[in-house]
Amino acid sequence: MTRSALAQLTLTDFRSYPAATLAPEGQSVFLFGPNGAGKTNLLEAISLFSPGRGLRGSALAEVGRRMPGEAGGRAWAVSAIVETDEDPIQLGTGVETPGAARRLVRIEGETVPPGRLADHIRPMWLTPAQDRLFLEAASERRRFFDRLVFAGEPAHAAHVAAYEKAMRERMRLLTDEDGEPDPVWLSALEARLAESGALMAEARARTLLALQEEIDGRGERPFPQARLSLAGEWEKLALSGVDFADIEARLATALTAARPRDAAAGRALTGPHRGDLGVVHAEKDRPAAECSTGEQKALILNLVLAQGARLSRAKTAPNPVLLLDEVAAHLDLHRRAALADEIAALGLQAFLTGTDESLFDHLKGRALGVRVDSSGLTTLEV
Ligand SMILES: Nc1ncnc2c1ncn2[C@@H]1O[C@H](COP(=O)(O)OP(=O)(O)OP(=O)(O)O)[C@@H](O)[C@H]1O
Repeated sequence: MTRSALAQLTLTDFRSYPAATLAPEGQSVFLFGPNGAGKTNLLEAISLFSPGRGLRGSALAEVGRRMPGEAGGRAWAVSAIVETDEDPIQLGTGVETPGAARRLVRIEGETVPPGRLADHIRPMWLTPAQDRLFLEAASERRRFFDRLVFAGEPAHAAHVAAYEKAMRERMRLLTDEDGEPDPVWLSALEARLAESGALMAEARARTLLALQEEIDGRGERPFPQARLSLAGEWEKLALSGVDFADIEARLATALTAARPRDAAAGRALTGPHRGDLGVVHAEKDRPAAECSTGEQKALILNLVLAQGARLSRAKTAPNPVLLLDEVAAHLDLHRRAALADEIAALGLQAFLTGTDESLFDHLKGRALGVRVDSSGLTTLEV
């Protein structure tokens, strides 16, 4: 494993913080304090050290600090020092002008593509927004699962982005009212879709098999065991061992055949953007959607922990950083203790939030406690 952990986090004009510094020095951290104090804002800041919109999925303009009555957010910055086996690395992200369309990412002061962050830090998160994951549309589960895939295989993010871009362009052509679309252009887009789509399906299938193996291999734990499946046609091909070139060719053929149907529907009806993640509570033999709220949360947590465990053993990847927003409150005492033990046993760096300090009793002595309230961040004496 490549050792990496967050040593320091600094926020400037980010959400509710004019300026704040948190210094975990590589340890796990539990953040507690009243509603609205700014605990999730800190987790969100860390989540922005991955490509995309972070754990709230917010637009850039929303995260810059805004006083009541101010229309737009200010320019903002988040910086971090990551400890590694060698020298510490300085990461930064933010916007230099209010209303900027893109956030800049810097590593050691040099502007780089956001994908490069995965060389140094891999945030994974679980938030209250995922409480309804099994009751919502497939797109939410796909997004959640894709983030687990990214954490292990950062190239997956680029494949998903390339796929979505080509899919939008193809639909624009197919629904263009000014005459017949150019078939050469359509074929070129479909070739791009087939390539990135087959790569996506394969990465999802690889991750699913690895997660299932991890979950099965760690049997006796107080988190409900899960049986995982992928419902999409293309992922199923990948799971059944069909090779990449074959999936790519079949997807290209299916897309070409689907042109009239897709044009009439106004959306693409086949492809890995239609896939879904299935989760069954193994002991109860019940789909997750039929489980209790606490059981559903524990099932999702088990998936995130399984991916965290895999990545913490990976030889070439940086360690994952787990962001667990209001997770402890959903767990009974037994599972809270187990979560604390698991984080410690896996050597994972986790950031947890909750309103009450007592939710984190099991982490005391093993993680840094930080009170978040109107006077700012106060680190508990050990
Ligand atoms: N752009 C912004 N500028 C200034 N303040 C903001 C901005 N965005 C959010 N806030 C403020 O941040 C606070 C929310 O912080 P956060 O969600 O981190 O709270 P929390 O401690 O996690 O609370 P809870 O326990 O309720 O989940 C709110 O008071 C909100 O008004």
